[in-house]
Amino acid sequence: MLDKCCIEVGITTSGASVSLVPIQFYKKTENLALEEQLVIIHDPSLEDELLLGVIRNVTKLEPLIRDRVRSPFVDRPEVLDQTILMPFTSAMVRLYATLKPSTKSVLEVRHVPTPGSKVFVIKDGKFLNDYIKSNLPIHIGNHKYSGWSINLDAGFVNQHVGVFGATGVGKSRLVKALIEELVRVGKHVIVFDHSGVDYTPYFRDRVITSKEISISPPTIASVIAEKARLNWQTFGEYLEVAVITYVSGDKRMKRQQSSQLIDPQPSTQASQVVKWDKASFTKHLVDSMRGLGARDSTVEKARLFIDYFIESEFFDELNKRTLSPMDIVNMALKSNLVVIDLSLDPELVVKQAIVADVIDAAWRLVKASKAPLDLVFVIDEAQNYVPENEWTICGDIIETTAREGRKWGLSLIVASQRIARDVRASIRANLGTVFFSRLSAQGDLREIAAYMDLADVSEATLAQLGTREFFVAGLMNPLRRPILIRVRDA
Ligand SMILES: Nc1ncnc2c1ncn2[C@@H]1O[C@H](COP(=O)(O)OP(=O)(O)OP(=O)(O)O)[C@@H](O)[C@H]1O
Repeated sequence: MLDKCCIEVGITTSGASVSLVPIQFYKKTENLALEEQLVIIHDPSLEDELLLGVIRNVTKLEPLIRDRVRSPFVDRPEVLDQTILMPFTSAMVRLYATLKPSTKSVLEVRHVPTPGSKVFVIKDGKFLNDYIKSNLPIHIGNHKYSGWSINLDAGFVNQHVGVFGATGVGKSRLVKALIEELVRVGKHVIVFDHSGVDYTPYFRDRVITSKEISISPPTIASVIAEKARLNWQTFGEYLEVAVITYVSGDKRMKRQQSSQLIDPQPSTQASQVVKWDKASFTKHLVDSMRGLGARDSTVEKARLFIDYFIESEFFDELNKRTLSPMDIVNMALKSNLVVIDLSLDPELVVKQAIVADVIDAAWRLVKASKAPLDLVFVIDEAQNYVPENEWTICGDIIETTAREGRKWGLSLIVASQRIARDVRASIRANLGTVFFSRLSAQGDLREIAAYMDLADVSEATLAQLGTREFFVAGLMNPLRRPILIRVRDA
């Protein structure tokens, strides 16, 4: 097997442990000494065991002109005869697993390879899928060097997924590939497309524009507070009461009574949905606040700020929102995929409100049916929805999903450029799988390492990654430790 798929490149040297094995390369194969190559170590003393690992810390060494040892050649390089030098390449192999050829199975690493064992770089990783299997396999890319199409396990999406990388590295394309694969294996996916350019153009027949989706009264109250810059502590309760009574008919009843005075015809409109309108809502709010005993100055501030900060179109457009968040959830459950194009709602608070209400509808459904749903929410540009140290309308429901969604089959895929700051700590600590590439901030790698085994992947390695190159680490990766993949065409 090794002859067919691998190239012998060197031997192990002394000082190995079960996790790290120093190796040296043969002169003729030094060009294969590349970080993140997959290797097999064959120790003849280990029967029916091959060790699978990854090359890290490739180093060039030379015994005559050594680091930290003064040599006369440094001052007299002209006397240096290149033919007497013996440069060589060494590296560390981070061991990931033991392969058992007789049973085509994978075990943890138990034995330290004997110095002198042969090291093989895997040139064609197809055979690895005979050993490394997943319950619900999906493919979003191949290992950069061996071409191994790693079987990721979609079953672990319910422990949530994070995708992180600097701008332009290909996060959205990776997420797109992930969506396609999840749908292929029967998961139901709702994508919140923040800018309308990352997913909407690719799934045209599954797109709903957010302007069609209604917003629930408590969320409308939050949006009004945010837009009008009315602080929630003082105005939240008044706004909630006013919005709920406005939509639930208190206002409708008043209207009907007054219209009956002019037109005594019995109304057939009793069950009609209330019409939103800035002037009548503001009047209703003022009446309602007065009824609740608010101070004149508080009432006046609410009236003034709503008048100044919220344009009439906001209220007019509430009337056009006819699809309920529950409709969206049901559509996703029936057709497997719904992409919500949020770009026509330019205001962030409204986008957040839609996200909050759709996820909330899914929670209502699981609570009512007491059965898990198998529904995945994709939140790209996560810094707009769950930033650290900043309250957002949808932050709490997303956090609840990260913490408790697993039991109910409610999963998250969050993507953003940064990890810390862009994503609440409680959410990122609940990400079971992380894809990461070149990162835009120092320290972000440490952040991931705090809750995931990164097996010595360094910032220096990340800095060299090109577009579409991502490490996949965590539960969806059957090896659990980072493997460098090149995302497929997406
Ligand atoms: N898997 C892929 N297949 C084809 N092209 C890709 C792939 N990944 C990245 N690209 C190319 O790189 C560009 C940037 O990718 P993408 O928009 O996914 O980056 P991003 O990390 O989401 O960027 P941003 O953070 O700015 O949104 C794409 O427009 C495309 O040209």
